[in-house]
Amino acid sequence: MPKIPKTMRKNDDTKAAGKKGVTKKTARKKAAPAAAIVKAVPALPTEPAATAEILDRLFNVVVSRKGTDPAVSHSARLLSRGRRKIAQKFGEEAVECLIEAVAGNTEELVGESADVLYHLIVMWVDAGIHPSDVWAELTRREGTSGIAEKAARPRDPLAV
Ligand SMILES: N=c1c2ncn([C@@H]3O[C@H](COP(=O)(O)OP(=O)(O)OP(=O)(O)O)[C@@H](O)[C@H]3O)c2ncn1[C@@H]1O[C@H](COP(=O)(O)O)[C@@H](O)[C@H]1O
Repeated sequence: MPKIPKTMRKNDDTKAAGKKGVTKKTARKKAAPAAAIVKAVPALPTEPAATAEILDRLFNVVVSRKGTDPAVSHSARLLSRGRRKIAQKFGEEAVECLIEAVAGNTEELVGESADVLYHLIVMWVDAGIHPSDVWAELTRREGTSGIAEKAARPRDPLAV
């Protein structure tokens, strides 16, 4: 068990002893055990947080796989097979995703969504698109309802 510094022990005793009817002796008994004090220190994160920032990290990984050994990297293999194959794989994953959505399979939908995002990123890498281009477009659209956007579109004069 790690040693608790003397000053820390003293402070705990003093705080508890400050309460009415608590002697220094009972306060020492009531003071938090050393293990509890140690546990109260928040642990340093060992893994990155599961947030949308993974998309930027994944993009960088896929970029770094470009031109590497297709036998070792799935991204390298996909990129070496060309745009049509990449687009086809993205389409397949999107269809699998919508099948799970329609079937109401929530857990499977999560997995298929991750497949879609991975294959979309491979498609961006192949097409020379940076995620920040897409984030900028989403930010530009932020706050504008699709209903309002559609209504503001110029009308086709030939439409009946
Ligand atoms: N997120 C993914 C990810 N999602 C799905 N996949 C792979 O995508 C493949 C899809 O399987 P399919 O059988 O549908 O595809 P396929 O083998 O091309 O099949 P064919 O159409 O050719 O028959 C599987 O091998 C999955 O493991 C992924 N492969 C990699 N990543 C990420 O990409 C990073 C880099 O991976 P590598 O490029 O392999 O080093 C990894 O660390 C991961 O973070």
